[in-house]
Amino acid sequence: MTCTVILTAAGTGTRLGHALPKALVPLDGTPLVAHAARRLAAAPSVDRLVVTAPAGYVDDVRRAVEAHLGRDIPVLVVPGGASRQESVARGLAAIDLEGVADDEVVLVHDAARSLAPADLVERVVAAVHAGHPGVIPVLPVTDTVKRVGPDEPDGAPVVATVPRGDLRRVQTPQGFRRDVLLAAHAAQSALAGDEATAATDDAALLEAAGHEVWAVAGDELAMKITTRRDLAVAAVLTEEGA
Ligand SMILES: Nc1ccn([C@@H]2O[C@H](COP(=O)(O)OP(=O)(O)OP(=O)(O)O)[C@@H](O)[C@H]2O)c(=O)n1
Ligand SMILES: C[C@](O)(CO)[C@H](O)COP(=O)(O)O
Repeated sequence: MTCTVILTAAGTGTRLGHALPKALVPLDGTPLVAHAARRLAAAPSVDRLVVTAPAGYVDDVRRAVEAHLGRDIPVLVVPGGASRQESVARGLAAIDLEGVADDEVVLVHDAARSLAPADLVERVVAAVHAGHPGVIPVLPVTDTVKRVGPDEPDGAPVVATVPRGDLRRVQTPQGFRRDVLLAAHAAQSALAGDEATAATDDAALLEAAGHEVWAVAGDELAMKITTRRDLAVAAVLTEEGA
């Protein structure tokens, strides 16, 4: 059964504040997108990659990924969209459907989660194969969580404490039946043109369409590299062998 990964790498990385788009920022001498792609290719279930790149960087991203892949699988690089949701939709549209059944697995993974390990990928794929149309990796919330009112100059009023027992932090790769993911994206495409209205993950689109989404154990190594501090943490993790 084919497993295609849409690797989202078209973001600018504003919060990281590097001169290069985030996907091309080096970590231990290797671009972040190449770290992510190499770990995906190390998962035996993964058959091919569709990577979304920032406009103007398609060739750079292709070269970076191909130089570090470690296993000979097809790689297609396409320009991303205005939001992560739109980038995923473009990746989905680019999947070569020859010989691909509707119930084949599509994973969606952030290049920004550059150190997500192969065994996490396999856990998500296995849950889709077990019959779940949408699967997400999650971790528990360890801080106390509160809802606050509108920001004021010197802070914000606390409105409520949110029970955290059933809250989870959501990671990628997220796994889906291809037909279900395609229909969920099509149903919400009107929101994709602006990051402010777009879904923040793909599972939310399935939820909106009434599908059950299944949560499996995540992995701290799949942390999202958003800020310079995250990049420094990732550098320590790679030094430690991640
Ligand atoms: N239009 C977009 C926006 C984001 N992404 C990808 O979605 C993932 C999660 O996005 P995030 O970590 O927020 O990256 P950026 O959007 O680049 O970060 P920032 O918001 O700081 O600019 C990243 O791998 C990013 O490349 C994408 O493919 N297309
Ligand atoms: C998809 C995601 O990584 C799940 O936690 C996250 O929602 C991406 O958010 P971002 O604001 O696009 O970084």
